[in-house]
Amino acid sequence: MEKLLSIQNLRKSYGQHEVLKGVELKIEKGEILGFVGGNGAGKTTTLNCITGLVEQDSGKIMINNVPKSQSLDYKKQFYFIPDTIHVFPNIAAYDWIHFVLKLYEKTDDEKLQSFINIFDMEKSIYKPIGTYSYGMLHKMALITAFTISPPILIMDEPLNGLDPLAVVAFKKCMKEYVENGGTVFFSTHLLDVAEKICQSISFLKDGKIVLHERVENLLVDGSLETIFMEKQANEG
Ligand SMILES: Nc1ncnc2c1ncn2[C@@H]1O[C@H](COP(=O)(O)OP(=O)(O)OP(=O)(O)O)[C@@H](O)[C@H]1O
Repeated sequence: MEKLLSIQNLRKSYGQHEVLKGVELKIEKGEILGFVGGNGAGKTTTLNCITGLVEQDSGKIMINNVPKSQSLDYKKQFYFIPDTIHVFPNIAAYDWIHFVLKLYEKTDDEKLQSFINIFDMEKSIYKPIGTYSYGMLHKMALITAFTISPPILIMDEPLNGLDPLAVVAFKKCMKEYVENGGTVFFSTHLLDVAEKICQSISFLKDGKIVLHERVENLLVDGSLETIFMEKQANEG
């Protein structure tokens, strides 16, 4: 299988606190990979290193054969939805989305409108972002992401704050995106959801990946919840 994202020996410390101690990860093209681990394990730090919000101390990261050092080209390979979305509050969501689409050279109004409809945002898309709830901000980011349809979509706990209708829309859009050649990497604590929508799971503990396996192989030994509990308790 073709590797879409690869991470070699990723290390990151905050002061004396060594958070990432040599993370190794490969994501195949067309895969939905769930990133799990306890609170403070370093999932967000890993995603921030991949997406350039944080500079790693060492390690090599490539997306679609483009190294992170090739900044502009590299940034066009992914779209990142962080857990906390910071955008200028006075801009209308529609204008902000257009601005981002231009950066990615992906201005397709028809496609954009279809995702606005799918996420039920027709009435609020022209309102200032500062008036948005947490869930609405995430819907705006998902509309942007699926309209851009980059080689890989990276998300930090994307299901947080979504109402049940938005969760259904999210799953539908993600399925279509992957069927059309997209790849997804997202962190989550919702193991029952991960079990249903991910092809593979990576488990981060003590600064390293302690498990990377296809979901169908993991489920032979029980639910993801059981496996999570065992890994959290046993592995060093
Ligand atoms: N900017 C920072 N400065 C200092 N320490 C930080 C910083 N960001 C994160 N950390 C620490 O790094 C560790 C990993 O944090 P991170 O947010 O990456 O974990 P996580 O796996 O995403 O956690 P959660 O599941 O709770 O969201 C934690 O101990 C956290 O306190």
